Amino acid sequence: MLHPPFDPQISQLTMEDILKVLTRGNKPLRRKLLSSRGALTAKPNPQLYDTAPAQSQPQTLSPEQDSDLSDVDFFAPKSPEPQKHTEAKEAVPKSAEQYQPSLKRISEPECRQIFRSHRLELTLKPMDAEAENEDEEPPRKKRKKKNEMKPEPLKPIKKKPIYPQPLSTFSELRSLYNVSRRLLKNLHKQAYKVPTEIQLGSLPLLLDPSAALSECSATDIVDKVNGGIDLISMAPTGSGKTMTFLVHAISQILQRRSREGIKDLELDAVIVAPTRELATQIAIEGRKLAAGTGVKIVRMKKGVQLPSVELQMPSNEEVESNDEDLGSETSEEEDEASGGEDKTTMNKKDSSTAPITKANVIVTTPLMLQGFLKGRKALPSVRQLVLDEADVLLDPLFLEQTAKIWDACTNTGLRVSFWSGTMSSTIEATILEKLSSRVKSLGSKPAPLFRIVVGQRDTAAPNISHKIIYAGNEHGKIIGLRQLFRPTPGDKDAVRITYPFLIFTQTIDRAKALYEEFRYDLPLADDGSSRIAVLHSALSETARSAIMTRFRSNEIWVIISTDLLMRGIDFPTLKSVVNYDLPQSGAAYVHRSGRAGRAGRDGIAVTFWTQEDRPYIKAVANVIRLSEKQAGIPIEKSGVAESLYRTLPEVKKGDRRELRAKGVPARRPQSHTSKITTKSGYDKRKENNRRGAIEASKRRKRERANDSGDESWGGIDD
Ligand SMILES: Nc1ncnc2c1ncn2[C@@H]1O[C@H](COP(=O)(O)OP(=O)(O)OP(=O)(O)O)[C@@H](O)[C@H]1O
Repeated sequence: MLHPPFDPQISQLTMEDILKVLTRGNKPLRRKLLSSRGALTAKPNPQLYDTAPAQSQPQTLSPEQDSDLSDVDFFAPKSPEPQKHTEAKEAVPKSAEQYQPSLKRISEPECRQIFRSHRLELTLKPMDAEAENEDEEPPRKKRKKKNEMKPEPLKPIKKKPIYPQPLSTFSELRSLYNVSRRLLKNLHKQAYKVPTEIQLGSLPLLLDPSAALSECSATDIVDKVNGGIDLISMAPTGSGKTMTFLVHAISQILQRRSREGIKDLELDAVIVAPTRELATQIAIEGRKLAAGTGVKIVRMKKGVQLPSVELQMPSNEEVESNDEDLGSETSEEEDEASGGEDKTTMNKKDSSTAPITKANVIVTTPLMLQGFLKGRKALPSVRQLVLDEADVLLDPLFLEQTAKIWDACTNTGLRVSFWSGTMSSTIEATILEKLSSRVKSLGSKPAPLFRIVVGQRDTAAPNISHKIIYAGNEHGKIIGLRQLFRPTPGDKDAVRITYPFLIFTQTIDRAKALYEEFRYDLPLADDGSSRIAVLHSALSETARSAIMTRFRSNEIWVIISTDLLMRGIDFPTLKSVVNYDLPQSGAAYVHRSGRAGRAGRDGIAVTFWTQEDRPYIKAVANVIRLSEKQAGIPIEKSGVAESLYRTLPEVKKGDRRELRAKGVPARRPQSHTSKITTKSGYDKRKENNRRGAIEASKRRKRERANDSGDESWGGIDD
C-alpha cells in the first residue's frame, strides 16, 4: 500500500499540482478524469517579473472593457467585435487586468512599458558576423605596449530593442492571432490563467509577426517579416517555453492546412531535444494541445520510417555519442520497434519495404532522427525546426548531429527557433553562421532573426533559493546526506529538503553507488528503499520510462540521476534539487536547479562541496550570486556565504573547459573518491534497521506521552 509522503508540506499541494504530476505521465489522462479531478482549477501566477508600479501601467481601458477582461471568451470572433461570454471564465490577476483589451492593439510606448516591467528584451540580430559583434560585449582591451597611447575605452553598442504587441490574455490568441478554437480549448484545459513572460513576449511575434509589429516604429522591420521569422529564445527554466513552441508549431500547421486545403498528414515540424525523456515529455504535452485538431505528433523511435527523399550524397558514418547521457541512444537496449503507437501506411516511393509513419510533428533526439536519415535522406516538407535546449544541441560536442538534421530540412521556407534557459554568445554565433551558410547553399531568402531574452541571461529563475554547503569527510560526501536527513540540532547549515526531490551526481557509477548508499538512509517509516530510484542512460528505455512514471505518480519520492535529467524535464511539484556532485558549469547549475521551482512556484537548490571541488566552485557561486542579485536577495542572505565566496579561486579558462567536458577530476571514473562509501550494503542495511527500530520506539514513547498523537514532521533525528 502507498503511504502519503511524510512531509506535511506535501499535503498542502493543491489538487491541480497533483493532477499535473499525473498528467505528465506517459499516457494523456482521459477527459472524464481531467474534469473530475479539477483540471480547470486555476494555477498559481507563473509570471516571474512584473516590476511596473501599478500607477505607471497603461490605464486606457473604458469601464466596460476593464470589466470584460476578467471574463475571457475562448470563442471570440476574429474581428474586433465585442466578445461574447459563452465559455469558461478565466480569472485574470491584477497585473494582467492592467493590460489593454484583447481586441485592440496597443501603442508602442505601452508595449515598451509592458516589456520593461516584465524584463523582456527583443532585438533583431544582424545577419552578418561583423555587425553581430557590435551587439556583443566589446573585445577585451589588448595589453598595452610600452609607449603606446592609452586607447579610448570601448563602449558596447547595444542593439535597439523592439516592442511588439504583448499577449495579455490567452483569448487574444484567437481574437488577434487566429489560433484555432480547438487549440485554445486545449490550452484552457491546462488551466493556465495568464501567459508567462516568454509566452507574453514571443507568441504574437511567432504566430503573426506583421500583426505583432503593427505598431512598431521601425517600419523597415515590419516589411521583412511576412515570410515568418527565426527566433532565439532565452527564458528562465520552468517558464513555459515548451507550450510556446508547441502552440506555434500546431497553429502553423492548422493555418497552412486551411489555407492550402491540405488533407493528408504531412511532416511539417521537427522538434529536437537532447534526451529521450525530454522528447517524450514534449510529445505528450504536444498531444494534449493538439487533441481534436487532427494534428498528429509522434516521438521518433528506432526503426520509424518518415516520408523523405534520397539525396545524392556519400553515406556518412554514424556519429558516436561522446557523452554518456545526452546522446546515449547508441548504447541502448532494444528499442521499441517502429510505429508501435502510430498507424502506419506504406510509402510506395521508398525503396525499403518498411512502413512509413505519417505525422505532422516529429519529436526526436538528434541521434534518433539521424539513425533514420543516415546522412543521405532529406525531409523536404519540413517547414519548422525547433531546437529545444539549443545551446546543448549546438555545442561543439553535438553540433555535427544537429547540423545533419538541420541540413536534411531542405525546404527553402524553413523557419528555425532556438530555445533554452542559457545561451552563450558562441552558440549565438554558431546559429548565425549556420543560418547564413544555409542561405548561400540553398539560395533561400533569409528570414529576420530575432532574439528574445527574459530577465538576466544565464541566471537561475528568481523564485529558486540556493545554498552551497560543505559536506566533506575522508570518505566523500557522507556528511552531506546526514545533513539532508538527520540535521544535528542547532546546525546552521542544515537544510530541510522536502519530498519529492532529485539528486544529481557526476557519473553513472557515482549515481549507482549513491543509490546503494542512500537507499538505506531513507527512513523506514517512509517505506525506505522502495521510495528511491536511480536513473541514468545505461538503463533500458523501459526502465527509464517506468521510473519517470512512478516519480510522477508519487510512488517514488527521490531520484538519483546523472545530468540526463538536468534539462527540460518538468516535475511540477518538485521543490528541491540536491547537487550531490558539483555541476560541471554555471549553465549546468542553472538547468539542474531549474528542475525545482517551476511555473513560478518556490524551489530550493542545495549544492554540496568538498575540498576537491574548491578550485571549481566559483563558476557555480557566481551564477548563484547573480541570480540572487536579480531576485533582490541581499549578500548577507546569500546561499554562498561571504566567507566562502571571498576565498574561492577563479576557475581558469582551460579548467572550465575541462570541467564542462569531464567534471571534477576527483569524481571521474576510477579516481579515488569516485566511490561514495566504504561501507557494504549489508552493514548499511543493518544500521538502517537499527535506526528504524530506535525511531519507532521513540515514536511509540512520544505517542504514549501525548495522547493526541498528532505530530508534525520536523526533520529526521538520529
Ligand atoms: N501560462 C502558464 N501558466 C501556468 N503554468 C504554465 C504556463 N505555461 C506553462 N506552464 C507550466 O509550467 C511548467 C514549466 O513549463 P515548461 O516545461 O515549458 O518550462 P521550460 O521553460 O521549457 O523550462 P526548461 O527551461 O526547464 O525546459 C509546466 O508544468 C507547464 O505546464
